[in-house]
Formats: sequence, structure tokens, C-alpha cells
Amino acid sequence: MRVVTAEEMKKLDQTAIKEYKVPGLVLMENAGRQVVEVIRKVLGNVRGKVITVFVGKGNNGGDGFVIARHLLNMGAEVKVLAIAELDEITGDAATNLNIWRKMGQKVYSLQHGDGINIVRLVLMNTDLIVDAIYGTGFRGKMVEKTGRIVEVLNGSGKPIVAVDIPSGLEADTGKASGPCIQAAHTVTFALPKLGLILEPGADYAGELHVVDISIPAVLIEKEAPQRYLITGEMIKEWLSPRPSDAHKGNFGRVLVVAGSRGMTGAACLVGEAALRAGAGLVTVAVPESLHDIMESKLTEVMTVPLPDTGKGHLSRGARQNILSLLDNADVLALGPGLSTVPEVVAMVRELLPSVRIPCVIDADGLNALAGEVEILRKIQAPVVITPHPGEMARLMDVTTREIQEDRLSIAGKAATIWNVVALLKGARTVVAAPDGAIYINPTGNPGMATGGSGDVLTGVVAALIAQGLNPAQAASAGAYVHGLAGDMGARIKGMIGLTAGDILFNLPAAMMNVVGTD
Ligand SMILES: NC(=O)C1=CN([C@@H]2O[C@H](COP(=O)(O)OP(=O)(O)OC[C@H]3O[C@@H](n4cnc5c(N)ncnc54)[C@H](O)[C@@H]3O)[C@@H](O)[C@H]2O)[C@@H](O)CC1
Ligand SMILES: [K+]
Repeated sequence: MRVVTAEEMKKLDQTAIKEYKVPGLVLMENAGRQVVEVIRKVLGNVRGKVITVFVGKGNNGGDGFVIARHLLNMGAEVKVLAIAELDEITGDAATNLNIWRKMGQKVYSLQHGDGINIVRLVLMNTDLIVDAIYGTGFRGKMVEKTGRIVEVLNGSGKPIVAVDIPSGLEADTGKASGPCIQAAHTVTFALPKLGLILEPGADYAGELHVVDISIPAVLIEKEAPQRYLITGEMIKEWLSPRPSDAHKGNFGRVLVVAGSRGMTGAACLVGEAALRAGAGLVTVAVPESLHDIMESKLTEVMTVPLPDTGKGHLSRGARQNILSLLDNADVLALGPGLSTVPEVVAMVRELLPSVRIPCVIDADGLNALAGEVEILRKIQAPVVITPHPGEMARLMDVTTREIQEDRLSIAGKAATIWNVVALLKGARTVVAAPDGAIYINPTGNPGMATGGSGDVLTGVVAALIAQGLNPAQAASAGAYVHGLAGDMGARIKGMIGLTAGDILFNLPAAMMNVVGTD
């Protein structure tokens, strides 16, 4: 599903109206009706329920009048309070205000006198609040009095349904620079706005409902930007069902190069995750002195010893062995737990320009490239990098804070400059492809910030490439399934006790949740 900024949505609305001749009033009517449908689900029956609609002066307020009208027609008791002078309301919003008035209904403006006390009084006898104060037209911070009203609404304990976006939230950043509606549900029109997906916006939005308002699908297909929210349906389309006569050769061979003394667990997690995510054959290659330990740790995953420095790290000479192993592999997963000793760094830097199969580079594989990041451009095959913000900061030679400030642009920049798929981990993992497409992952939870979690992700992404997904799809699907496995784990164990092993354990169930039993 595409994700848009306020400006992009406005352009789609305008094109629908001007070029496709869908009247603005029809869009507004559809928008209001769809919110009413969600309210009916939340309340069960609306007849006899008391619903208070807060409207602003813009089109978001216009939606509010449509909502009020339909709820009234359905037998609810509806009050409309305006955070605007009524003569400021124009266009389609004014048309709907006038219908409301013609129906003999009033609108109370809160602009004069003691608005706050009126709000408190009205809320005492309200079952549900509709927030139609500000939508995508909101910028900056609301005036103090409106801010106080918003705080009273939030503190009322009544469920709030936000229209399009919670008032006070910036549609493009997901940030709120002042008071902001804390919604139980947000009903957003046509496409999710970026700010509803990014944190903390996603928290303010509560449960998100994306509803159709008759923006032509062909227009969205043609003009909405290549920025996507990753969904289970998308992944199901990418991952074709397994033929009944399938054999392990159909699902690809993953070579994992990972681990060093003290970090054999990383290599195990990558290998086991690759297998659990559906790769046909998985081989884990580790420094020779660790090989026997790996053989006893792993059952279904094959192991290969590589030249060792004698201290449990790969030696520079391991490069040649790895290149030979690549002849029998479809994808290389490189990096977790390799360590950053100089021999390993040199080996990784010398190896990568000779790799001719898709590779997933993570952790110490990326650390080895800090300062020599142009090596990424020399790899003659598709590459996925999976840095956490600290690793990305080292690669870009900036601070982690700078990375976190604008995660989407940073990932996009990395992808185009280095010609890789860049998967930037963290709350709302972002996947950026070199062609400019951006994918945002909605799954996962803070409990997944635990050692080894990233190793599992590396294995999953590699396994999905092995099964035929393109690197951007594999990275996106990998982030989604990995996050979902973490969410399932957290439901049983809680976030505090969640480990990478729990994520691994839940991978098959997460995969099944997305693609069914195929
Ligand atoms: N034809 C369309 O464009 C459609 C628009 N729709 C609705 O219209 C909304 C967008 O409408 P608008 O563009 O009129 O904008 P809004 O209804 O979001 O209202 C913004 C109004 O508040 C003002 N404002 C902005 N920042 C403010 C601040 N910090 N403090 C006080 N006032 C501030 C703006 O000047 C504007 O008048 C959407 O979110 C959606 O709910 C829907 O009805 C569907 C069709
Ligand atoms: K709103």
C-alpha cells in the first residue's frame, strides 16, 4: 500500500476533482460516510448514543459535518462544537455546514467566552468524540486555547475517532510540536499519510483504518510515489506457493559467512533463521577452530571450516575458500559476529569486489567497510545492507542522531549512492531500493532490541532472496516477517524477556500468518 505526504495527497485529491471530474463534495461525502462506518463498528449501534463532533474551519471540519448528519439520521444524539468562527468556513465544508443547519441543527462556536468549561460539560454526557478539527492542512502548533481543549478531550477517557489524522499531528513527520489528539481510531482517506506510520504518529493514531473515498485507483497507480507500507498481502503476492513436486533445490542455497570466537551464536542464528525462512540448503562457514562447536550446535544446517588466524577469527586467506564456496550458492549472508580484527576487515574488503551472487551484508561485514564504503559499488551483484542506526552512522561518517532525524531520506540516499538495497533497522524499519522505492515496515516492538535479533533478520532476508524474491522485496518481506515473529514472541513472553531465540522460534508461525500453509 502506498504512503503519502500531505502535499502528495492534496495533489491526488485535486487531480481527482479537476481531471477525473469526481466532485469534491462526493469525496467529502464518502470520507464522512466511511468514518461513520468505523464509528458504528466501535459503538455497535449508534441509536441513542451521544456523539460530540469537534470541527475546525477547513475541509477536515467539512468531513465532520457529513459525519454529524449521518449519525443524526441514524438516531444518534449529535452535538457539533466548532473551533472556528462559522463565517470562516467556506467551500464544500460550508455546503455541509448549511445542510446541517437546514436540518434544524446548531453548531456551537468555542471561539468566544469560556470554551473549556463548555467542553467539559458536554463531555460528561458523551459516548464518543469525533476529532474533525485539523487534517492534512495543519502546520506547526495550535494556539494555546485549542491546545487546552485537546488536552481536555484526551483526558476525558472517552474514545476519540480522528478524521484523517489526529489534530495536532504533522502529516509528513509523525511528530507533534504541541498538544495532539490521542485517538483510539484514526480513519484516513485513500492512502495512509506518512505521519500515521512513523513514530510517534502511529501511537497518536491508535488503530488505523484506511478507507476508500473514490480517488480513482488508476490515478493512485500512476501518480502516487513509490513509497509503500509493507503489508502481508504484498508479501503473499511476492512469494509464490510451493509446487507440490518441489525439492530443496527449488528454494535456493544460502552460504553464511559469520562468527568468531565468543560469537558462534551469531553464525548459528543466521543459519537457522535462513532455514526457518524457507531456504532449501544452508551452509555456515566459520573459522576452523570453531568448526567442531558449530557442528554440535547445528543439525539441519551444514558447516564448513575456513582458514583461521589461530585465534578464532577468519584469516585473510579465507577469501579464496569463500569464493570457491560461492560457486555452489545462490546468495551470500556475510558479517554477523565476524569481529573487527584487522585480518577480518582486510579479508572482507578484498572479498566483496569478487562476489558475483546477491549478498546480504550485516554487522561486522558493514563495520569492515567503514571508511571504504565505495567498495559496495564495486560488487558485481545485487546487495542488501542491513545496518542499525549506529552502523549506518559509521558508514556515512555522521552521528547516529543525524541518521535518526530523517531515516527515510538517509536510507534513500544510501541506496542510490551505493547502489544497494538499504535496510535501516530501528522502530519502523525502512527499506530503500536503488530505483528510489521506499518501503516502511509496521511490525516489530522494542523488545526486539536484543542481541542476535539482527542476525535472525540477516538469515531471513538471505533465505527470501534464495527463494526468488528480488533484493528489495526480500528485505521488505524479511523485515515484516521478522517483526511479526517478534510481536508473536512478545505476546507470549513479554518484551522484557524476549530473546533472538524467541524470534527464531516464531518465524515459521509468522511466515504462515503471511502466506498461509503453502
Ligand atoms: N477535496 C479534498 O481535498 C478533500 C479533503 N478532505 C479533508 O480535508 C482535509 C484537508 O483540508 P484542508 O486543506 O482544508 O485543511 P484542514 O481541514 O486540515 O484545516 C486546516 C485549516 O487550519 C488552518 N491551520 C493550519 N495550521 C494551523 C495551526 N497551527 N493553527 C490553527 N490553524 C491552522 C489552515 O489554514 C486551514 O484553514 C483532509 O485532512 C481531509 O480530512 C476530505 O474531505 C476528502 C476530500
Ligand atoms: K482530525
